[in-house]
Amino acid sequence: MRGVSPETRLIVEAVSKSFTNHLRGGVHLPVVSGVAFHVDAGEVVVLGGPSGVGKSSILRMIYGNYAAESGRILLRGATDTAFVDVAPASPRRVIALRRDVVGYVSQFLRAIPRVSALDVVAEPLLTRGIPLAEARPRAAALLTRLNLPEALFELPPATFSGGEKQRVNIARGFLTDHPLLVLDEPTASLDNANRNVVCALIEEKRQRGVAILGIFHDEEVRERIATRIVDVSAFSARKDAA
Ligand SMILES: Nc1ncnc2c1ncn2[C@@H]1O[C@H](COP(=O)(O)OP(=O)(O)OP(=O)(O)O)[C@@H](O)[C@H]1O
Repeated sequence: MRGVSPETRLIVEAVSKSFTNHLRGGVHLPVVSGVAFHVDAGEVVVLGGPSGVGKSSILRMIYGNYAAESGRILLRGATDTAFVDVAPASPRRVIALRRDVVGYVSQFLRAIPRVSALDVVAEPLLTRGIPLAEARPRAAALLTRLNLPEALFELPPATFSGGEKQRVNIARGFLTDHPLLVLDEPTASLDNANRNVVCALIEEKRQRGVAILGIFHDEEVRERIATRIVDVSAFSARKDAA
């Protein structure tokens, strides 16, 4: 392992991933191999490279949604001395890491039937023991900052527009104080004004020492927020497979 700084929150080492489609006669699809990079506190590292190269798959492995085939994915909270490897972690360990270390804003909101937008956003605070009377106003303040009309707060997001759902998703991911935040195209379905709000929220997190890793297709956003770009093409397994 390279010389590790106390600021390092994520180390990805020699990670590879391929998919096997069992419904299509076991077709084997290599995606990435030898992925290696790190993210420190106060950095915004952006994954670059063409569509389909494996950017989202890398984020999903870090969040424990996809299993890594080989290599190590080491996470560490701000006050931890030891890293935890997500790759072989048990589901219980992964749940603890998601609560304490790594937050994730996915491309799409997973709407929960009958739960209001405000409660969807407040829920991660409740699971951290913050009382409802404090969690709901904090959720409302962030939704207001993201320009979600107050009339929508008490409605379930299932029928919201794409951009409205995405803002609920962003508020949910940004309300907590995870030391590492993983963002999968959070600005994709937003208008200019809301894109600016999200860039400001990212910058505030970075200044508070959060380590941020994300995918941003919008070049303007990328230039504004990235402190470093990691080109995933360098780890593409496709050229090896050809
Ligand atoms: N669950 C899955 N099952 C099978 N193949 C998958 C799965 N997830 C991703 N893939 C494949 O892995 C490759 C990489 O996908 P991924 O979504 O990681 O790319 P990406 O770089 O994020 O693309 P984009 O920029 O278009 O979002 C693609 O060829 C995709 O079809």
